[in-house]
Amino acid sequence: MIVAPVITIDGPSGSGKGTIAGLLAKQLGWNLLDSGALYRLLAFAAGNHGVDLTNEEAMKLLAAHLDVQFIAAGDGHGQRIILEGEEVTDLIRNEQVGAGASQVASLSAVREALLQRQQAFQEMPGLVADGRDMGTVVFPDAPLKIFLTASAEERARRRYLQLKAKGDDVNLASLLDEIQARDERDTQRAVAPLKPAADAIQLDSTELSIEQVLERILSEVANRDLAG
Ligand SMILES: Nc1ncnc2c1ncn2[C@@H]1O[C@H](COP(=O)(O)OP(=O)(O)O)[C@@H](O)[C@H]1O
Ligand SMILES: Nc1ccn([C@H]2C[C@H](O)[C@@H](COP(=O)(O)OP(=O)(O)O)O2)c(=O)n1
Repeated sequence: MIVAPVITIDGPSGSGKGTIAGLLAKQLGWNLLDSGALYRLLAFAAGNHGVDLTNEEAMKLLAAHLDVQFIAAGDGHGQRIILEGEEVTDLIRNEQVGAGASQVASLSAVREALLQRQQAFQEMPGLVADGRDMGTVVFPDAPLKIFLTASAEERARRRYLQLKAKGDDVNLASLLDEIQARDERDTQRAVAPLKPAADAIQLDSTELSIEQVLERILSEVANRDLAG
């Protein structure tokens, strides 16, 4: 059986994972898994259903039955996300939902319930998967693993510009605090913490443009002859 190749992109909030994963998947014509969106959706759904984020049993059930569809956007950029029939693409992209996602992501029963759902995205001709544990837990055999970082200040600055462009009322200092709190929780948790896989290529994007990061990764794809 031919196994579809996977490129994993892990790293902290604002390092550029989602942007790079989307561009890479588009360029290669591969499938895309935004694993963080699953944790965000779960936190959002918990809010809708009045479920306490710390209630592991209830969150596990919600994770197992999460009714979500990812639909490739018509312009080839990104994807639309539908939760229980309602479009939530933009609604899940704020720091409040991000913090809730980070909280539910520390529950091992939740991670277990989402594991197979994530692995099912590995289909031909290939998959680009971004998150925190793509290279360490979900796709440990991936032939190319990237660990993307940037300084916390640069990541907060990027998030600030991104949210401001969306029209959100944001504050740079509190975004930096929130990003650092999320880094702390994601790296310190007992289960599947954010850390580079032993065989990951570490890429610091603080001083790099999106195009430069993409170029570096594409050269690794070519080195490994992954794109066929
Ligand atoms: N290398 C880069 N240089 C400058 N801005 C970047 C870079 N990578 C991503 N960005 C911008 O930073 C913001 C956050 O990127 P995103 O892909 O959402 O990060 P993540 O998925 O890691 O949280 C986006 O607005 C994106 O356009
Ligand atoms: N594979 C993953 C993806 C996300 N998470 C958790 C931890 C993160 O703080 C939240 C939100 O992830 P997401 O990638 O959407 O967040 P950022 O875009 O990096 O800000 O979910 C995780 O534990 N494992």
